[in-house]
Amino acid sequence: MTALSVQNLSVQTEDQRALVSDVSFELPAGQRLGIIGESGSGKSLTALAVLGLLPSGLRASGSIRLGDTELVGASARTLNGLRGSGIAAVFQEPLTALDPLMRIGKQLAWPLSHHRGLRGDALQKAIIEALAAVALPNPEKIARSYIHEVSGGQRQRVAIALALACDPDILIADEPTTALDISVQAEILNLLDGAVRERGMSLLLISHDLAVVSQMTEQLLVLRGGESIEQGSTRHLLTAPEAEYTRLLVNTARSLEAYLPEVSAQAPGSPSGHTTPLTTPSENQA
Ligand SMILES: Nc1ncnc2c1ncn2[C@@H]1O[C@H](COP(=O)(O)OP(=O)(O)OP(=O)(O)O)[C@@H](O)[C@H]1O
Repeated sequence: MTALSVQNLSVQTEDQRALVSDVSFELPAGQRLGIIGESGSGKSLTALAVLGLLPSGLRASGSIRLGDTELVGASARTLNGLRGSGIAAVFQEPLTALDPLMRIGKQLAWPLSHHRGLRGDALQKAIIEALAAVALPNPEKIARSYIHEVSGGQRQRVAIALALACDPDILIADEPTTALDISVQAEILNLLDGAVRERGMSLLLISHDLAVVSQMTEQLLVLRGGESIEQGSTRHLLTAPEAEYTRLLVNTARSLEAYLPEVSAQAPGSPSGHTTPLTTPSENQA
């Protein structure tokens, strides 16, 4: 079953400039699709179009179907109903989704009460469970905190808890680890990986980092200049890319991976370089 079907999606400015052109992809239920491409290639606009959150002045055309519902041209009411339980998102900068003036527990209370009808003690319990589910230490204390009182990695965990609060069918993660320290990146990817697997969600993961998408996704879509360059299984694109641009991305990522140990070897006593190897989920499990 297809969870999300995007056909001939284009995003244009008011003066008809195409920022995304004729992009199509399908995300089967329970599967993971990565969107990769250089800065400005249209990754975020594609995600925002799917979420119905394009900035004012930009217009989507084509078709975006979430199950049986067409999202292009859908009413604000339809889109609001789908956001949260149908589709939820985590962005690069957790503060995008979080309110600096509201305690973390209160921010979680809204989706939990609105979508799941929880009140009173059941709501309090669900808030603590939602924070514990993203491995936040001392969730009771975190619930009472404001967002500036927790670390960057913890903020992203809170943003993930917020996105997961309504058990969405599809999670869109747009550069979820790009703003984080390298040591925290792997923890957040592990958290997303576990959450997607345990809940049977579909994942649309957007990143400029081929190592990140390749270890998290089964299918890849390569964008450049707002156009689809190539798509297929992650394994196939890593081992036998057909488009010259995909080959360039893969070769660059592989040469960086090969270069890091050399740098470490040349600088004895320096901490060993951390790198995410270019593997696919099935290779990780092997
Ligand atoms: N509100 C806007 N108005 C006009 N152009 C925009 C707007 N938002 C984005 N763009 C342009 O659309 C193109 C695609 O942007 P998008 O943010 O989707 O790229 P991206 O692949 O996500 O890049 P990055 O990795 O840097 O976030 C870019 O050229 C960008 O400058």
